[in-house]
Amino acid sequence: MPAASRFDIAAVDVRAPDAPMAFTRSLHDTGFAVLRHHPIDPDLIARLYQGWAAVFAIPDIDDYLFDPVTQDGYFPFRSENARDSTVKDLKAFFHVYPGTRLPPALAADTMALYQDLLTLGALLLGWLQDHLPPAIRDRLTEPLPAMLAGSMQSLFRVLHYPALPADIEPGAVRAAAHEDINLITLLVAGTAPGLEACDRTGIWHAVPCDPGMIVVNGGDMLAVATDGYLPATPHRVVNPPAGQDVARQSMPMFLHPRPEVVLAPGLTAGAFLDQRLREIGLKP
Ligand SMILES: O=C(O)CCC(=O)C(=O)O
Ligand SMILES: [Fe+2]
Repeated sequence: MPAASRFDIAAVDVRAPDAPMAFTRSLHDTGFAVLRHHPIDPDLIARLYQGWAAVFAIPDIDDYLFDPVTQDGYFPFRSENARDSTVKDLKAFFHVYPGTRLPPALAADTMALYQDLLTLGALLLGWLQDHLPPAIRDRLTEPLPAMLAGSMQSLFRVLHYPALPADIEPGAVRAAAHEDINLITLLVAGTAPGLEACDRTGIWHAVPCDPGMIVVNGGDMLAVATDGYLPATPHRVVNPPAGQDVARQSMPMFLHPRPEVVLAPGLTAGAFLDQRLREIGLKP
């Protein structure tokens, strides 16, 4: 098969000796990898999915309406569009940063998962750092894990895709095709299928979504910093097929550098982020 049409998202056993190499190769080849045997407590994930489903179902969630300056809190259904889309996505979400006001019953577990994903993410950035070709590594203004150290910008997003409403606009989907903005994203596997990634020839592939797994993908900041060696692959969440229309939950953690980190000559992470937030309709 020609190399251009191969798209094998590796399932990486985090405990295997070759995990760092296999992870880096998969991120280079596809922009994605899927982690098995990761260290995050499955009971913590199950409790959070259950607890957040209940929160999204009550009108009181409006008390947590997002703050346009700090960008944290609850973003109601149809708040965000993909960069090239005028139609809003069919999703609601809650943005969590350190210090975000949270529903009290969920605060401790949510921040525990935030921290666990941050720790795992720093390990994964270290794997990438160690396995980059030297010419790419030499371009970095600081090592990838150091870009994250002390950053308060990493964003934990609790996503809730309700069962589809009857009145959806033509072309509206759960999440339109987009690339993530950040370094890497750790996505706690969704509660239902739907996530797809696009290969370099434009063909979409379902991303394996076993409930025990964590999906990792590279974002635009990583692509810029590595001159495209670690690409930001477009992905989307498609609507459920007729007859299987259930709500879907997922929990991505977007790992962001400190704002002053220089991604490429003349381009800081802070300036890059501001520009992208305007494009997706989250910042005026
Ligand atoms: O819900 C998912 O599985 C993916 C969500 C996503 O790509 C995002 O929020 O950036
Ligand atoms: Fe995404």
